[in-house]
Amino acid sequence: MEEKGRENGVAAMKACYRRFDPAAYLQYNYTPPRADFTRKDSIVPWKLACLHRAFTEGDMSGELLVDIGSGPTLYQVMSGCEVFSKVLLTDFLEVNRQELRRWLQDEGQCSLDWTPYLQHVCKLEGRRPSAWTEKAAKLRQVVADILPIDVHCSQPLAPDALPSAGADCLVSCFCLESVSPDLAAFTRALGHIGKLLRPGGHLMLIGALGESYYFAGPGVKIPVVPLNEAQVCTSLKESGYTLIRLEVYTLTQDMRVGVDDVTGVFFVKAKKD
Ligand SMILES: Nc1ncnc2c1ncn2[C@@H]1O[C@@H](CSCCNC[C@@H]2Cc3ccc([N+](=O)[O-])cc3CN2)[C@@H](O)[C@H]1O
Repeated sequence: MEEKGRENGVAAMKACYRRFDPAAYLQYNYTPPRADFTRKDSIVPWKLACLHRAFTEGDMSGELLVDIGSGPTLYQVMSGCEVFSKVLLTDFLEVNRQELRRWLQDEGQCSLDWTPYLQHVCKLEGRRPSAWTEKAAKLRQVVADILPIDVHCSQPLAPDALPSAGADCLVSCFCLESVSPDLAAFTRALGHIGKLLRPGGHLMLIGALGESYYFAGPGVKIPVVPLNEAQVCTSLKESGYTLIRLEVYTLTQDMRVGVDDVTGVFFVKAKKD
């Protein structure tokens, strides 16, 4: 009976994602005020600073970085692309993989202009903002593929997607808690993606705290399992990770723009045991 319940919960969640609208989602979360590069307290600059520090503090090794549940966004690999020689993007939906492909193949008609993001990360790296064109070229050079993924499968990627040793680093942003019907499913998914990572490899995990729903388009309301910091730490430990650092951003009133009920954002850097 329990197994049937799990399958129903995951199937219901997958049905929600059939109406996911990448352009609306990007508009809701990746434009001002949540992505305002003129403000120190905006969420996206905070996320980019966490990722920049985590990728450049000298403990990274290896070649392969895999982004789990990329969605239609690229910001999460803009620091990692300077550290790893090969990056794989992944998502459950073809519409998101198409959005990523359009930018990577420089075909135009992208739903969001990533230039301010590239310029901001260049600034974090001590480079002049005009180096964003080199960073864009670097990103296009290191991204080797954009693969389908399902974190509810014990083997989330196709069998031959990764080398047998696994990835050297994983990054995943706002995915697991938004695709899991409950905390147990979130923890299981964390375990599934952990199997893609070599022992000693790092996981960078960004996610929502206290979020019970978000809009992925007009009238497209998707349920989210509300997490607190303690649950995130317990799930990491149960899934075979050692926590290196947890940072939390608490949303100010003006960052609450009606597209979700998220109260905070966590950043985790962890290592696979
Ligand atoms: N089974 C699956 N396996 C893997 N990926 C899957 C699966 N199902 C769906 N997906 C894939 O995962 C999805 C990832 S986007 C999930 C959105 N998360 C919630 C949203 C994000 C957000 C962003 C920014 C801020 N902020 O404060 O700045 C707050 C928030 C909170 N609201 C989507 O790409 C889907 O395509």
